[in-house]
Amino acid sequence: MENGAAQQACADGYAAAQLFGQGTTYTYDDVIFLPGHIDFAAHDVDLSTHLTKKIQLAAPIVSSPMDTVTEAEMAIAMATLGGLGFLHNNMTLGEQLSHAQRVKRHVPGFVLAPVVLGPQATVAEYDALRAQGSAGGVCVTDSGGVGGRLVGVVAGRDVDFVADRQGTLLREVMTADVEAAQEASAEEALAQLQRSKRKVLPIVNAAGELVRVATRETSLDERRRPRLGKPSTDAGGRLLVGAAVGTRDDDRERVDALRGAGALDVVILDSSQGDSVYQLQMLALLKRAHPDLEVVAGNVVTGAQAQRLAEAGADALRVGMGSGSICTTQEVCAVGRGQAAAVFQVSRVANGLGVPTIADGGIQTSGHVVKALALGASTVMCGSLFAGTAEAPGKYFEVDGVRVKAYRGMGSLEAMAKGSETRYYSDTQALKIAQGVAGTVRDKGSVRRTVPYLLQAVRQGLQDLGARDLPAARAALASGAQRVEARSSSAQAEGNVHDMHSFKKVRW
Ligand SMILES: NC(=O)C1=CN([C@@H]2O[C@H](COP(=O)(O)OP(=O)(O)OC[C@H]3O[C@@H](n4cnc5c(N)ncnc54)[C@H](O)[C@@H]3O)[C@@H](O)[C@H]2O)C=CC1
Ligand SMILES: O=c1[nH]c(=O)c2[nH+]cn([C@@H]3O[C@H](COP(=O)(O)O)[C@@H](O)[C@H]3O)c2[nH]1
Ligand SMILES: [K+]
Repeated sequence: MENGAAQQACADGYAAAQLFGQGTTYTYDDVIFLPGHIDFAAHDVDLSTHLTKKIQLAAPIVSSPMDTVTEAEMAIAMATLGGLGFLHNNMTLGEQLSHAQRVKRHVPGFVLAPVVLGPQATVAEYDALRAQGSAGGVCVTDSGGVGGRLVGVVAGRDVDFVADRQGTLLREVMTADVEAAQEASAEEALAQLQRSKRKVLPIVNAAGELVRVATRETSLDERRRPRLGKPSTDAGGRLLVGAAVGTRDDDRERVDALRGAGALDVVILDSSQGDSVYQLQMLALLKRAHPDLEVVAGNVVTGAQAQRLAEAGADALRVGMGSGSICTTQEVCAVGRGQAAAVFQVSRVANGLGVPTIADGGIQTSGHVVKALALGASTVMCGSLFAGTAEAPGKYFEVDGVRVKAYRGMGSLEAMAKGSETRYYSDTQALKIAQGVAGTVRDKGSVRRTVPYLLQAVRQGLQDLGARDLPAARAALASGAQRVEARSSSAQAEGNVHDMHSFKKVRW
């Protein structure tokens, strides 16, 4: 028998279209993929993808526009890792703009938010910074901030023996003869720090003004970081940044302002139900006003919703209704879909129209990422996976001895109270209905550590499927060559750890 015919005779399992066409809605955990043939190494799997029609990413992962997930620091980390962060919009336009500009100004390998003081600051002020853990070597500029003329650097040894901490000014103790570099790259900065054996290297422009700061710590950190592929950057080499907006009149002004400042590459029309006249109108207006801006519409979970928004010009579709860890939409509104079914059905239609999809919500493991991508999504969007990381907004605190950060739905009463109530609380609507919960998640460390491991696990999953890259996975799905099955509840139990007296799940 020929190879193809032999394969056909042995084929079992179902094509995805068969499985998802039977009247049951399926979540990621409800389905399992049958393995394919491997003729390449896991590290050869190429995860590069399209976020939107025009934007390509090296890593198929983005952070959710939620006020406990994505502000500047997360967006910087995600873009540096080859993904992208979407700034939330539960803040004023001025705040959102300032976060977007911070992302655009950041150069990977340098200090995220350098601590800078003025020459008139006291040693006591320096001490206060050191107590917060943020000082080592502090740059001193005439303005007391980045952009001012560099006049000195203060380190521990300059102030260790100062008795009058309140009365001594930094200009009296700082090292004024500073070794600085002019517009150095991250590699050049590291080399210079190595040569000089110093801890801090200020980077200045031709006028001697402080532009950014390299430290031994951040430079080494950058070098130790596993290489994932290239950071996500625009034509000018600046990190890519996205932002969420609503569909009200003032949201158009938000987009105009962000775009006008050159601080917006892609915008998400943020809604639980994107198949509305509001989104169609907003899409049309934005496409007319900013033809080069990539616009993500959604959320959607059906082929019909996808078709309407794709035909209206959406550059990508965000998929998911009620699947998020903090979502109560399905419970409150009785509308939504199992996330595996939603990703498959929306991607089938959207991909056919040349529109990439973003699988949003419900991602708990690397296996869920593999499933989302193998079901046709081009990227995954994560909230809970990234909440509780060092880069997420908010401070850590302790609950029953566990270090946690807050994580909440954007439709929770708490988040609405902060400012998003206009979306739920239109003029005629007097009652607020929560569609999400507020709570905490454990400290998860840095996304800079989590994401590389997560993506390596995804590469291994795609290798098991026999898919060298995402287009190959999508082609196998569309042709029916990729076989899939539903898991009974005992199959799910069997697929998890069982019959152990005790164990610790260490993922990486
Ligand atoms: N993915 C999901 O399953 C869910 C996500 N969420 C998140 O919660 C947040 C809020 O979501 P939504 O409540 O769906 O926000 P939304 O802004 O789309 O809708 C809020 C209310 O305002 C109405 N509305 C929107 N634009 C309007 C306009 N121009 N004129 C008049 N009325 C208008 C909508 O029809 C709706 O009743 C988002 O961050 C969303 O991502 C909330 C629930 C579910
Ligand atoms: O029903 C909801 N009520 C909410 O208050 C809410 N807030 C966010 N989201 C959606 O959940 C996604 C994040 O989900 P995960 O934590 O599972 O990654 C996000 O990306 C959103 O799509 C909400 N859904
Ligand atoms: K849920």
